[in-house]
Amino acid sequence: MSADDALAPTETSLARPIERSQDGTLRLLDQRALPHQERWIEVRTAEEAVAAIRALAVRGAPAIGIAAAYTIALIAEREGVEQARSAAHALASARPTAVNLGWACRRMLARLEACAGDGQDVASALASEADAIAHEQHAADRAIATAGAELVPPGGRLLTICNTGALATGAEGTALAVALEAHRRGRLAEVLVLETRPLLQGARLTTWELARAGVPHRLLCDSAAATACARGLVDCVFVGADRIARNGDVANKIGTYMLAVLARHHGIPFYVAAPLSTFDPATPDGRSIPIEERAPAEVSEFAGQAIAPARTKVWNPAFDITPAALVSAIVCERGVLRPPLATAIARVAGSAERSRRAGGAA
Ligand SMILES: CSC[C@@H](O)[C@@H](O)C(=O)COP(=O)(O)O
Repeated sequence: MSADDALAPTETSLARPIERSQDGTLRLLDQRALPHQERWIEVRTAEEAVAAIRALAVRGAPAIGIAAAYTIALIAEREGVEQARSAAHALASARPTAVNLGWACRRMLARLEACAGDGQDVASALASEADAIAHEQHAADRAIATAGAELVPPGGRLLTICNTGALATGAEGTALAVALEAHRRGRLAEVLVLETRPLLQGARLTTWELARAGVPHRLLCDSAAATACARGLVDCVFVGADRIARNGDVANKIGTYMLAVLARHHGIPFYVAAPLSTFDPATPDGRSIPIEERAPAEVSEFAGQAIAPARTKVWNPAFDITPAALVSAIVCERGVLRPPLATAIARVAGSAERSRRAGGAA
């Protein structure tokens, strides 16, 4: 068995949202069409990749970083070094909150500059770098699943929001990989899936992944979360992250903060599962994390139909900040980080910072 085989997901039920075709084109499973249609889109240019990331055809913090990395490699192969350099800059700012995107682009740029300076074959070096980022995500997801499953009490009911599965990382997932692993070990009773307004990543994607994996689950509207906690239906909350600041504040899908407050009120552990590429030691706290605000129509319309009077003003932040004080633990590939989170993060962030420095500045 090769090293790659050892890292590959063993479950054939796992979705593979990012593929490269023989001609080098990047293929993305269009997550906007799920669960009704498994439709693929082809990406040939940086503009197409930026548009796919912004439209959430590919989404989830690690997955958009990997899609960007493969796009940069593709552009280097097809259009040359200068175009790959400008693609990296354009892709880095396609969405602002998930730090994995900028991290992956900086890492690709650093490899590009190092190879260009040495007169090496930049295109093949960038293809290997993109593969390395994807393979590291497999290893991180496996480690997170293993460590996180231990936190699920036997017979546990796990509440989650958004989609943090294979679709969101290109590997096994983070919080959802914990649920899958707990199920494999026979210690999970069910997953309670929040629908995740307004784009329904929970209702459309997480249920789709859990059904494929044969994991028992029920779908709840977001506003049922408090009642689920009050009725004793939730033993632990597991969520993903788009960025974790130096002090342990966590940016994740809008609605996550609400769950952390609920969990604290009801004495339920609130866990965040994320790879080190989601840690941002350069950002001191949650107030410094840029929060993406998306189109009003995502809230004022449903499936293309207006649900609010014309000209209703809308506020549509895509993410929120959960203060570190509400987080019971963060599960990463280095294990379970317990409070005080700032201290625990400083301990593991050395390695995150080293790989970040290896990535240079975009
Ligand atoms: C492992 S994915 C972690 C996060 O990226 C996820 O929880 C999330 O908030 C995704 O938001 P999205 O807007 O769907 O990209």
